[in-house]
Amino acid sequence: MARTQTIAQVRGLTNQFGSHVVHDALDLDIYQGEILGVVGGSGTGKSVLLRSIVGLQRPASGSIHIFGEDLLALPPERRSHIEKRFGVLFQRGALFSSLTVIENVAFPLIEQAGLSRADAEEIARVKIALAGLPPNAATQYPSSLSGGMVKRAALARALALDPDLLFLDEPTAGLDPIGAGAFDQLILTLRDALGLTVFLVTHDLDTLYTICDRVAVLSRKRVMVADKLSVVENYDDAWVREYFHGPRGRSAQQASESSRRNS
Ligand SMILES: Nc1ncnc2c1ncn2[C@@H]1O[C@H](COP(=O)(O)OP(=O)(O)OP(=O)(O)O)[C@@H](O)[C@H]1O
Repeated sequence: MARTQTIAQVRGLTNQFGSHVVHDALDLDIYQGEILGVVGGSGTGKSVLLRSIVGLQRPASGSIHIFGEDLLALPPERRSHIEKRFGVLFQRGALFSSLTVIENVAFPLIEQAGLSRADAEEIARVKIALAGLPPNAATQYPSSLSGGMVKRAALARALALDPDLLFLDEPTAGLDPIGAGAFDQLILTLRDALGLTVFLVTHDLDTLYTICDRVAVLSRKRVMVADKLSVVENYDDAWVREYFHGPRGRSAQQASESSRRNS
């Protein structure tokens, strides 16, 4: 995979809530076509970073360039034009509970793209299939779906507007290992088929080992290292050692090596 083209460039990003500084002059690049895993201890600001990039959290300072545009300097209508190229899957799915799956997926197509309900629902059916849901899931409400199906429905909605850049906040959290593995494979397949770039916040070591091209570690209010997993797992830092070389890290690594051998 060519890694040279940078699709997003975050520079000097500072986020704070009152006196609590979450990010202090953080830098990060996202490369075209990659799956970038973002990890770090709890509270290191992974979700806040995602929210800043997608425009839900206004940083105190810094710049965010995406597709060559300086997002924080753009007038709102230009910015929302760029944001239409983002798909976002939030941590808990964030579907509207009073709408069926197809209504949820059609929602951005009607509200943001201005499509008629009939056209929006036709496209929504394609996205529902892309996300690996059976057609009969379309008319169900989120409350009647399993955790894995809710994630897939939320993914279908994130794909509604044909995004170039997909943001996923802990997509496999709460899924059993088989469901999580299947979801990881779905992300990989979609990235390859649709040419997406993926920014993925996760705690899931299996996800890092099976689908991420690079891993960024947040620590001490910055991106401490962002590189291939083989480089990051050997980075000299106490959290990195504990995370990657503790029992869970070792078993994820072994599982990934054995699946590579068997494939
Ligand atoms: N809207 C907010 N108001 C005040 N503080 C906030 C807000 N959003 C996040 N924070 C704080 O910012 C810090 C970073 O939060 P964030 O959710 O980004 O962490 P995280 O790395 O994603 O954590 P986790 O892995 O536990 O999900 C936390 O201390 C959190 O309490």
